[in-house]
Amino acid sequence: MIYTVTLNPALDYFVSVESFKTSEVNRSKADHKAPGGKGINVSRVLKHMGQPSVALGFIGGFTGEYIKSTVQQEEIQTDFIQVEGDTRINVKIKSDVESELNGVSPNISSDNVRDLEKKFEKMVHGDTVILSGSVPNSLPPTVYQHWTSLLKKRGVEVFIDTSGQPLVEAIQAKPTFIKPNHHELSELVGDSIQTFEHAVPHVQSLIDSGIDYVLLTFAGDGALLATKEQILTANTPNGIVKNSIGAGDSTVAGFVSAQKEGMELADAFRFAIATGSATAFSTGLATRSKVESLLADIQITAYKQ
Ligand SMILES: Nc1ncnc2c1ncn2[C@@H]1O[C@H](COP(=O)(O)OP(=O)(O)OP(=O)(O)O)[C@@H](O)[C@H]1O
Ligand SMILES: O=P(O)(O)OC[C@@]1(O)O[C@H](CO)[C@@H](O)[C@@H]1O
Repeated sequence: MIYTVTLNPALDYFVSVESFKTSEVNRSKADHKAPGGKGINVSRVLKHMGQPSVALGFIGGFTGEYIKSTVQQEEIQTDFIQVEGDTRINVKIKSDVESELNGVSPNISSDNVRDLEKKFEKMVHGDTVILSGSVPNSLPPTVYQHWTSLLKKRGVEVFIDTSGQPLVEAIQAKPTFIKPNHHELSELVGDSIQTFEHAVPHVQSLIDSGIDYVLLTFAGDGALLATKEQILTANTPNGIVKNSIGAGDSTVAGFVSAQKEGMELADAFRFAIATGSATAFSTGLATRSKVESLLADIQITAYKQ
């Protein structure tokens, strides 16, 4: 089974504003809500790709209820832990540029953590766990590292999509897969990564440390996938970007989905990039037909040192 873990879900509130101005009353011309948080997005895109998953994580209050009921209506299995306090609301403003205001997590107690860890104890070889998004302030930044070690000992594949200190800590436990964007890699290695050439030595040392897959994305400027055996690069297809929120989560879902379908590495990489771009080119999250329409526009090439 595939499990997604969202420690810090969110009700995403999207507003479109003609020309957003600070220090003024701005009125939106359109808005909509969606259940969010990185792992939840991964579960939703997996569902669109035809892959079942179980969404785990912490939810609370009316916002938590909204997330749970919406995700369940989409026929995604959930096994959330109920916490005190309300799940945050993240505001996504689309104007001349995209701006985001992400809220803080409600408090997560040690009992809440124990309840989640009990669920990990039932996971077995062949399962995949995707640990995605920010870590609430009430938890240590080492949680992903701790759970990666614990899950790997159980034979579970661990995919991590996070940033900052939780990513620094998590890579010590050698997860199966990480998906930094070039800004996150730059922060991780203390260097400003702008090109594939510049990224390769850093990506190579992550692979040498024992991570199986590093998928590095550069938004609309391509991506690079490294394993112990090979380094591949991809272009991103051209299109009109309608919403880049959740594009990275879609890339992760695309890769996992392709692997579960048994695709070869290059095809799985192409599928992952198509899924990320399908979300970027849509108002909601990627659909399977949109992904398939983009596959032919993505060329995968072996990287030459
Ligand atoms: N301008 C774009 N054109 C085409 N595809 C895009 C564009 N921006 C993002 N994507 C798609 O989304 C994927 C992830 O983008 P990005 O590198 O911005 O990751 P991210 O920062 O994790 O994403 P997110 O915006 O969800 O946080 C890219 O690999 C690509 O497939
Ligand atoms: O604050 P975090 O956990 O880093 O990111 C949360 C978030 O911005 O990520 C998703 C898009 O990737 C959104 O659904 C959600 O609001």
